[in-house]
Amino acid sequence: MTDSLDALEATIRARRTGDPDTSYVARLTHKGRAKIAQKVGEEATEVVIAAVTDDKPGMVGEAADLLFHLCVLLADAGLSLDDVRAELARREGVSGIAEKAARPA
Ligand SMILES: N=c1c2ncn([C@@H]3O[C@H](COP(=O)(O)OP(=O)(O)OP(=O)(O)O)[C@@H](O)[C@H]3O)c2ncn1[C@@H]1O[C@H](COP(=O)(O)O)[C@@H](O)[C@H]1O
Repeated sequence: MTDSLDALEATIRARRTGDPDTSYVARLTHKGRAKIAQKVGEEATEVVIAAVTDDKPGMVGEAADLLFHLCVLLADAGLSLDDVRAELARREGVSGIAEKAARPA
């Protein structure tokens, strides 16, 4: 089943090499990895600001911006949402508390 993130990922892959005059994905990709990563950081900060001010509609909008820019960054690195899903599946059932306690000193 294709969800909205899968559809977004497919669109981003298709637009990466598009026309920077008409495609934001192409324009941002053209600016390079560092600029894409900077946008992810900015959008994450905006999620944090919305969260601490309890701006729920803002959180939804900023979270969408963050996920979108994260997908652009993953695509630029040749990574996919399935790579992230696989890592989350690997962690499934492993408590974060137990995992941290088992880390080498
Ligand atoms: N989901 C999004 C999406 N979310 C946010 N944005 C854009 O992300 C940009 C973020 O705005 P900012 O002001 O933070 O960034 P900026 O204008 O680059 O400013 P600077 O940081 O460079 O100064 C805006 O232009 C938003 O419109 C998105 N642009 C595209 N998509 C999806 O990607 C698809 C392909 O888009 P295009 O590549 O533009 O065809 C679209 O159909 C959508 O599904």
